[in-house]
Parts: sequence; structure tokens; C-alpha cells
Amino acid sequence: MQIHGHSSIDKKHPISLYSSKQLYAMEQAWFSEGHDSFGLMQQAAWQMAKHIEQLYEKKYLNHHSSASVNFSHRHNHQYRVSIWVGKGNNGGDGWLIAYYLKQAGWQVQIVTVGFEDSDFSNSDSDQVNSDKSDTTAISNSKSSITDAQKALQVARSANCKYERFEDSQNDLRSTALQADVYIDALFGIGLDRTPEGIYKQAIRAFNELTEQNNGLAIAVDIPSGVVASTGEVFDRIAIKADATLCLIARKFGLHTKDGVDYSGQVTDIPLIPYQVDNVAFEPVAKLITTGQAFSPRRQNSYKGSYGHVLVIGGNRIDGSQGMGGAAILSASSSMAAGAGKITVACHEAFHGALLTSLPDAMTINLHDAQGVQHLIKAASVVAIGMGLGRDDKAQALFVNYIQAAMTAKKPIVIDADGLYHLASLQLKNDKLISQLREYSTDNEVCLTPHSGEAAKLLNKKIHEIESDRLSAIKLCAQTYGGNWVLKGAGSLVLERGLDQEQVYVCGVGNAGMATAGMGDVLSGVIAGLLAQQDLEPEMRSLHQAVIIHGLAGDILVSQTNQYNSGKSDRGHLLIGQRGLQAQDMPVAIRHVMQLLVDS
Ligand SMILES: NC(=O)C1=CN([C@@H]2O[C@H](COP(=O)(O)OP(=O)(O)OC[C@H]3O[C@@H](n4cnc5c(N)ncnc54)[C@H](O)[C@@H]3O)[C@@H](O)[C@H]2O)[C@@H](O)CC1
Ligand SMILES: Nc1ncnc2c1ncn2[C@@H]1O[C@H](COP(=O)(O)OP(=O)(O)O)[C@@H](O)[C@H]1O
Ligand SMILES: [K+]
Repeated sequence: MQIHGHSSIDKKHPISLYSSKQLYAMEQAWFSEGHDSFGLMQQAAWQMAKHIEQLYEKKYLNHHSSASVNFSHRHNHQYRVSIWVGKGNNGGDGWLIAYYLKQAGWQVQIVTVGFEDSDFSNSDSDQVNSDKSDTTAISNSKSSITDAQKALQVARSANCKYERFEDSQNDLRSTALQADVYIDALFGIGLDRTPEGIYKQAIRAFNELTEQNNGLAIAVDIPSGVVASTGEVFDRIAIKADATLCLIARKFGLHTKDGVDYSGQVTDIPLIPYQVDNVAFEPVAKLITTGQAFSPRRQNSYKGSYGHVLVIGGNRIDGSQGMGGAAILSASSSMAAGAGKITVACHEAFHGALLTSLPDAMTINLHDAQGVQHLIKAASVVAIGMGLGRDDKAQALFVNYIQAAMTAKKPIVIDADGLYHLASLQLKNDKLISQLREYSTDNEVCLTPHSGEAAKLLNKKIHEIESDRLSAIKLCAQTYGGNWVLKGAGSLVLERGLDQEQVYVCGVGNAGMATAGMGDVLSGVIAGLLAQQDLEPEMRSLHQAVIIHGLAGDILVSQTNQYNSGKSDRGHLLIGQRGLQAQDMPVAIRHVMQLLVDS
């Protein structure tokens, strides 16, 4: 997975993301305007061939070639490419890439997967005389054959060598399979089920070969095995690409869930001017990698100008060890994100520990219902649920405090055990659920489940959530109202505006953050931003909080930021993904807040 270095925050615009259904609709819209589908495939392949050449030169010759590559035969060393094609149009792209790279002087070997001998002999009957081998002649040939078959003919007529994977699979060391660059054109956006049998073997062999030969693995459109609309990879069977050449428009699945691990560096090849204003092509989500710049604070201000966060959590059920850390992490992250004041309502057993690590905080006993309700009225934001406990007593507190927060019209952040209680209340048809949904139409309510919590909230299995995270977050919002984060690699954020909802995919963060307490940190950042009413709505938004959290995690493990001298300005040693702890986050959050002011 790519880790971003952030010595300053780069200012990339959000990237629109689409489902495969939308991609097919865009193509169809283009064809219905009279454009030729094989012509589009030729364009796609030609442009990909140029990018492949550039990627090759970047890796092996260690330089960036100019935008327009001068395709010429190489005298000293022939570039070797192994192109793996399936039977759909993704394979069609592969055949044509073979044709163009061969023209450019590459040594081309095609490996077909799932083809019968008859697939080649059938096309022999339509074969265009190789003397006249050009793509135009073939594109004008029999229209009854598919674009992929035409592409196959083009490559064959140019004498590109090919062999069936089925015939060579037992000998991965065969020289025919040795190459510098491996192109994955097995499946594109049409993949809709687990690759099995020969396909599974081919994907495994492709990955093994690229690794053994230290080859460059480049995926056409999307790594085969990744589902374009969801980012799911079935049974971990997918091409592990160093680079993906993404055709027409950016696929949602490249950036969330498993897709993040398989896509490598993604390059867009837009090809057609799809109508962005057309409702049919409204992106399903936007990929964000950077936050909004913060304005400097007014000099004439005081702690009250930046809000008062009340964290409610950190309980100890009789006889248990307790969960004070959750509230402490959330509170310290709130302050790191800039909240003016913080009070923690936690079990008294943790007051000492809290004050030792965060002397800036005020404390109150979680079970002092009157006192906490009083504080809810005084707070700017209420964040509830982190380590609150799941027993009946904790649920009674949860209901009581949520009611108080709604009466006092406070923004509410609900996480962890708070979500557990919501799920139980929903099953019991409790009136709190409809009250909260109603409340969320005019007031800020943020809910932040991971897949396990979302499964409980929707009364589904975790794999059902994971197989379609986009639908899951939408269903959460429909059922409970409010703004949502569905946490995990490529966290999804759903925010409801006045008349429409917007989904974001968080393009920062890393697997080092898969440790206990990181969610508590996120709830703190969300509350800390919401508390600062001097900020514009966009800067206090949920997606801003998720980005700050992810950037902070990346900064801690990055190889390229100021921490990599071995020591940070605060004397901490560089931290890696393994061993990153939630308690490391507040210092990095402060750093990101500063970078965003500077940017
Ligand atoms: N139509 C066009 O002109 C263009 C198409 N493009 C390419 O076309 C691709 C989409 O083509 P297709 O719709 O043919 O889709 P694919 O090339 O992804 O292939 C889909 C075929 O594979 C089968 N399949 C799906 N999952 C399978 C599995 N697990 N095991 C075995 N078979 C499986 C499907 O039933 C279908 O027959 C894009 O990703 C892109 O690469 C681009 O060339 C742009 C232009
Ligand atoms: N692989 C990952 N890539 C990016 N972010 C991650 C990854 N794993 C975890 N995170 C982030 O870390 C946080 C973990 O939250 P959560 O699972 O609720 O932890 P906890 O409940 O222990 O506090 C979430 O914001 C999540 O998106
Ligand atoms: K592919």
C-alpha cells in the first residue's frame, strides 16, 4: 500500500469515482452518438501502450520519458512484455496493446486464458490477409464478430506470438513467460464472481512470475479479481499490480476495501468526454486525499471561542478492567484538533489516569446523571460511546444522555458502544431511533461504525457489509439519519447536505492504524472540529476529520516527512506501521492541523 509523505499537504482535487454500471452507461452513450466501439478500443490500447512504455522507462531506465514517447525499435535491448488476455473486452484491449507494442519494437508474448483452440481457428476464417495487416482493415471486416475477436485478429495478423496458459501452466520458468513487463488483461469491469479453475491458476501464476522476475505488473483498467463497483476481492485472488491504467473514468473499487492493496499507482486514460452534468453519471463517490486549509485564529479570542467538547465514555462495569483509555484517547485527540475546552465524563476509577495524561481536561463521574446532564447543556459538542460499556446500566445512561443532548440541541458524535446500543434499540423498535433520525434532519449527528458495528446496526452479517460498503453506508443513513463514516481501508464518509447526500472515499491512512483505539481518536477529532464554531462548515466537516486522522497516521509512518531523520522535532523515534499506537496520534494530529494552516 502506498504511504504518502506529507512534509506539506498536497492540494489534489477530489477525484470522481464511478460504478461499473455507470462505466458501461458512459460507453453506451458514446456509441449511441455514432462512435465506433472498436475505434474506442484501439484508442484505449494505443494510449495504454504509450503509458506502458513510460512506466517501463521509469522503472528500468530510471528516467521519466517525455509525454510523447517516440516509439522506435530498440537495437541494444528488446523490451520484453508478457500480455495475459481473457475473453472479454479487457482481453481485447490486451490483444491490441500487443499489436502496438510489437509495432514499437517490443518482444511480445501473449498468454491466453480460457481460450479453446476453436477460438483461434474460428477467427482464422475471418482472418485478414497478413500482408494487409492493419487495424483499419480488420475493424472494417465482418461486423458480426466481437471487438475482442477483432482485436485478436489484429494481433495475430501482425504475427504476435501467443500461447494458451492451459498449455504452459506447469512450467512457469519457460522462457516464453520471462519478461520485464507483465500486462494483466484478464478481466476488467465485467468481473462478477470468484475466479476459479484456470482463471485462479492464471492469476496466481501471473503474480508469482512478476515477483520471481521482479517484473513490472500493469493492470488494464482494473486489476483482474477486483470488483470495480465495490473494491472486493474474492478469496484473495487478484492481480497485484504496480500500476493500473484506468480507462474512461475512475472506478470506485480501486480505492476502497481490497482494491487499495491491489491497484498500485493509478493513471487515468479518460478517452471520452462523458457528460459529467448528466444525472446518470453523477459519481457514486469522490476520492479525497487532502483537507481544507484552516484560517488562522483571531488574535482577540479565548478558550470559549473554540468550543467545549464533552466526551462521555470510559466506563468500568463492576468486576471488569474497564475502558478508560478509550475516553482518554478521544479527549486528547479533541484537544489536538483544536477544541478550546474538554470535559470527560468517565468512571471515577479513571479520573487519576486521565489527569496524568491530559491535565488540560476536566472530569466528572459518568454515573452522576444530573451533573452530566448539566454539562451537556453547557457543552458545544457531545461525543458518546467510547468505552461506555454494553450492559443495561450503560444503555440507560446512553439513552438518558442522548435525550439530554437532543433537548439541548447539541451536535452529537456516536461511536463504539454507543453504536452497539443504537443497534439494540433499533431491534426493540425503541422510540429513540426515530427521535434521533428526526433530530438529525436539522442538527449535526455523526456516527462512525467499522464494518462489524455497521453489521450490527443493519442486522446483517459482516461479509454482507464488506461485499458492498457503499450500499451499507447508504442504508445506515437511511435507517438512522445523520452523517456517517464507515471505517476501514478507504473509509467511506456520507454527509447529507440540504438536498443531496455526498459520499467520499478517504484516500489517506494506512494499515498501521488497524490497532485498538484508533477509532476513539477519530471520534475525538470529529468532536474537536465540530466544537470550533469559528471555522467554516467545510473545515469542521466529517470528511475533514477523517482526512486529518488519516494524514496523521500517514505522517507517523511515512518515509519522506520530517520524522525520517530518525527523530522528530519532539524527540520521538520514527514509528512504523507495525507498532503504531493510538496514543501516538495526538502529536501527529497537531502537526497536520499546522500543515493545513500553512497550505
Ligand atoms: N467496449 C469498448 O469498446 C471498450 C471496453 N473496454 C474494456 O472492456 C472491459 C470490459 O469488458 P467486458 O464487459 O467484456 O468485461 P471483461 O473483459 O471484464 O470480461 C467479462 C467476461 O468475463 C466473464 N467473467 C466475469 N467474471 C468471471 C470469472 N470470475 N471467471 C470467469 N469468467 C468471468 C463474464 O461473464 C464476461 O463474459 C473494460 O474493463 C475495458 O478494459 C475498453 O477497451 C474501452 C472500450
Ligand atoms: N488499513 C487501514 N487503512 C486505513 N485506515 C485504517 C486502516 N485500518 C484502520 N484504519 C482506521 O483506523 C480507525 C480504526 O477504528 P476502529 O476500528 O473503530 O478502532 P477502535 O474501535 O479500536 O478504536 C478507523 O478510522 C479506520 O478507518
Ligand atoms: K485487468
